[in-house]
Amino acid sequence: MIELRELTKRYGDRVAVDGLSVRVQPGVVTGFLGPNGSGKSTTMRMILGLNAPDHGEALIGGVRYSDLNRPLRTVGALLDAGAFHPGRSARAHLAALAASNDIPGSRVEQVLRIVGLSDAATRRAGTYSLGMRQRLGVAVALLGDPGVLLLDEPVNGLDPEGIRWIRELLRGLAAEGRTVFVSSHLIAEMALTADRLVVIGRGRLLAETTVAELVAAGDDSLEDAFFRLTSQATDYRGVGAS
Ligand SMILES: Nc1ncnc2c1ncn2[C@@H]1O[C@H](COP(=O)(O)OP(=O)(O)OP(=O)(O)O)[C@@H](O)[C@H]1O
Repeated sequence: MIELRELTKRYGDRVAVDGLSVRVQPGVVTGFLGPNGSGKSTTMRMILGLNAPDHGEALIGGVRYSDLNRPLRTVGALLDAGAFHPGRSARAHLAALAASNDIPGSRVEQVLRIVGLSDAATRRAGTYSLGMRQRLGVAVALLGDPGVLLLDEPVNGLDPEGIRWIRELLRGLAAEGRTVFVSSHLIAEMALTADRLVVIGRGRLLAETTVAELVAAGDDSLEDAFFRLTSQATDYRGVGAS
């Protein structure tokens, strides 16, 4: 489980994340929705100890990321699909990570198979398409067989096959009892992928509910529900969008 307690982050006089308290449960896919700049990435970075909160805390299984013994074995993350050494092969990249995290080398071949990169494993990551880089990022997240997965916009730039692949993978990982927390701009995609939703606007919690309950609240679609919830929480919406 991921637990956020009054999580708060300021950049100068702008509050990026504002007293966010949420529990993300295991066994289901939880979608993390919010307009651009609402604080999703900042929240994920704080969960992963990459940004320090100004107030509150983020706990993974009751423990802060910085206090985890073997972080890759507890939580896997996909934040930036481009972040690989372009001259290294996928296999070399995964093998180096496994070695430095006490993960058996045999796990490298397993995750390559799971993400469908076995045949391309010796190619330099710099030659990979966006979809292949995304798959390599997922392989890194799965390397330690973690019980908690955090993915920031995993379907960005993917083709329909890649989107379906991510959707089925995430649902399968949740069905195994893992905690899966995934941010996205694609509301229709979240309707297909997520069981629960956390919606934020200007860093604040707007809704924490199931997809079914949110749509049942009198809206025609999840998209309508999203616009209703976030209508007061963006700085930039034009007249045609709500
Ligand atoms: N390093 C930083 N320095 C200053 N301001 C920042 C920094 N990182 C984020 N912000 C600001 O914090 C707010 C939240 O940004 P964040 O990237 O977390 O939102 P987001 O919901 O992930 O947005 P998007 O959907 O566009 O990716 C924004 O106003 C952003 O400009």
